Amino acid sequence: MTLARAAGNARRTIWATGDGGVEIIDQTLLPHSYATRRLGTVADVAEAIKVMRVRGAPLIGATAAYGMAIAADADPSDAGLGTARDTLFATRPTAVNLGWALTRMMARLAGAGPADRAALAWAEAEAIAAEDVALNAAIGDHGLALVETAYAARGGTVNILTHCNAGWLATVGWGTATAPIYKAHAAGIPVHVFVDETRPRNQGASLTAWELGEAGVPHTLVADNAGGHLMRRDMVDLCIVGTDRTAANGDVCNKIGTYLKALAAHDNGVPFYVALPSPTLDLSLGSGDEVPIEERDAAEVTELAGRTADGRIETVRIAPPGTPAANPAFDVTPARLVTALVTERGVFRPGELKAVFGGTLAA
Ligand SMILES: CSC[C@@H](O)[C@@H](O)C(=O)COP(=O)(O)O
Repeated sequence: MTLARAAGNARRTIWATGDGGVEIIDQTLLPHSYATRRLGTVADVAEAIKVMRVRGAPLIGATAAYGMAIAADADPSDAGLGTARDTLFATRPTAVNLGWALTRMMARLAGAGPADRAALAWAEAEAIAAEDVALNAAIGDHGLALVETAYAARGGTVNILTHCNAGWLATVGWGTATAPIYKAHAAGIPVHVFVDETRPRNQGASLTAWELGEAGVPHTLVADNAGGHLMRRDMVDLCIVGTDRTAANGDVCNKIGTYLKALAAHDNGVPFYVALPSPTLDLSLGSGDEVPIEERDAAEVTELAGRTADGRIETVRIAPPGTPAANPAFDVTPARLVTALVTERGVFRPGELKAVFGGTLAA
């Protein structure tokens, strides 16, 4: 099935099936095949987040919310919900949307009796998913103005560099970093995207390249190390990335390698934008140094998976047997390297975050 078929689900990456489960796009199979997968138990949901069948901060949050609805169907007691919450919270540590969604679900269900909880939980999960689509659409509208400014300055195709996948696959719909790109493309502004491959899991090569291709947005896949060279050659008008957790001082935690792109952008006077919906803000953290960084399996670094010429999916080793490898999955870009944050409420400097969002978000 292609994106055109997925668009039949209003371009959503997760949807309730109406029979006590949800359907997701299994992102571990992309770009080689598009398949959906049913999640019908809390264990299914936890596994899907952990092995990254669903990934990207907003989608992790929405999936966990549906996981709580599945839990409320099975055992709506306080103990049952508490166990489900703990199981889901333990899946991945860095994206704050996970804890945010679980806290919101628990708060919604706390005041209700067990008999009412399942219906409330499905409605709340649905609200979280629908809100995500709306927040990202608003990010797209605000970010579009930045692309328009770059277009006016360049007088031709706007070249945008992005890292990892902060696209519609990383959210319920639109994407964060890609929302302005999709809106610009739809508005007839010529855009071209440099897609970082994003080792070690290659979310750029396998997911961003796939979804931009499906949407007809011109793009070029580049090795992670190419960004600095492209920026020095004036081949990048702006960078835009997503984030898994942004601290109160505007430090941005995102996929490993983001920091190096921000350094290169700073050195070359290229604007470095970070797109985020407010559930990705963690105003309880004074700085990015406090963000828990996920350490993943070293095999993701020492091995590569791909499709052979005859269509088989194979994993091959690229390092000598027994090579020690480290795999920090995220890094922190200091606020001083971030030109602006593109949010659903507008475009702000990192230092403005607390004033804009502090009154309305739990700190
Ligand atoms: C809108 S998604 C923002 C981030 O979650 C994204 O940039 C990212 O780093 C995803 O990491 P992943 O490890 O694939 O879940």
